[in-house]
Amino acid sequence: MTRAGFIALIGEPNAGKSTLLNRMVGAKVSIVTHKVQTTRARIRGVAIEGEAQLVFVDTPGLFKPRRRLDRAMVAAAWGGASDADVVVLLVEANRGITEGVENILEGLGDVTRGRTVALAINKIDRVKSEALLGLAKDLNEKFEFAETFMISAEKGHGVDAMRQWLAGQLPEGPWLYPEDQIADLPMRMIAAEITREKLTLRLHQELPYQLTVETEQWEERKDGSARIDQIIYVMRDGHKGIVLGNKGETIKAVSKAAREELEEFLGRRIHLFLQVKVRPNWLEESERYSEMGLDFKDGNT
Ligand SMILES: Nc1nc2c(ncn2[C@@H]2O[C@H](COP(=O)(O)OP(=O)(O)OP(=O)(O)O)[C@@H](O)[C@H]2O)c(=O)[nH]1
Repeated sequence: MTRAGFIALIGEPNAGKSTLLNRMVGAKVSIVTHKVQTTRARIRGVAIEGEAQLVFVDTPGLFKPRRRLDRAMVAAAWGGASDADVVVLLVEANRGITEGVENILEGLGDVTRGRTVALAINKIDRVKSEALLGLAKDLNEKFEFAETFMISAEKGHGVDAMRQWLAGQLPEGPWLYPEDQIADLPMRMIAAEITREKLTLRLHQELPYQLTVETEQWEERKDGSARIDQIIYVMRDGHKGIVLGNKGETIKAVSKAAREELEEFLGRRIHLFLQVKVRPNWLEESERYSEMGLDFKDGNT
């Protein structure tokens, strides 16, 4: 029986989320650059464990928001946590229960209601084992974690056991990604995210709520350039007009801006082709996946 689901890694900045993710996922899908990982892509990687597919979603660092942008980032982080099937809170062994950790623990129950939440005490290579037990006890008194792991993401201690446990927590069901798509997933996803970002910048409030961008095709060309075909899916005919703009000027501007950024990011020439399509009959599931930046292809388009 296959299993698949989303796992959110949360924790204070510097807790070791990226390091753990790279350990969990391995080399196969960790080609996404750090910049993009932390600012854009919400899906950080896909790991396979036995018959389970683990999709890791990213959340920006959780901290006390001061500026408006910070608040938006924190809201996004909590959004990711509440969408996930399993949430893993990373706490630094050497720092213990900081004010930031307290803040996270306070909000944790509200956003993860009904979801499995595990605790991972990271950087255990930096402290003595006696201290660890005390910390684990204190944290478990503050929140009811389904499981507690003591790990060193950097050295790899405890990571395999944690991945196995996570796999067992995911719902039974088909994999979210076909195996052959996993390898180039990050690039396709980043490309889609870039276009989506340009649409957001251009349309502001006009941006249709339900809008997804999917990279349909990625063709490497002999001259070193690449052709990328993307489809912008909207829910209604009216939305299509908004995205196209008067005489197609919106889509043209978006396409130009996205292409330029892609060229800069990939360091080569890109031919970007955008198409707008109406896809009214989404399954509820597909909405969930597309919110998380996942392509959803099941023939229901
Ligand atoms: N000693 C030790 N250092 C670790 C361990 N895991 C991560 N680190 C270090 O901690 C620092 C932060 O790790 P990251 O993985 O970048 O942390 P992050 O949570 O992704 O940070 P943000 O992107 O700021 O949210 C890096 O210098 C890592 O090398 C560990 O198990 N032991």
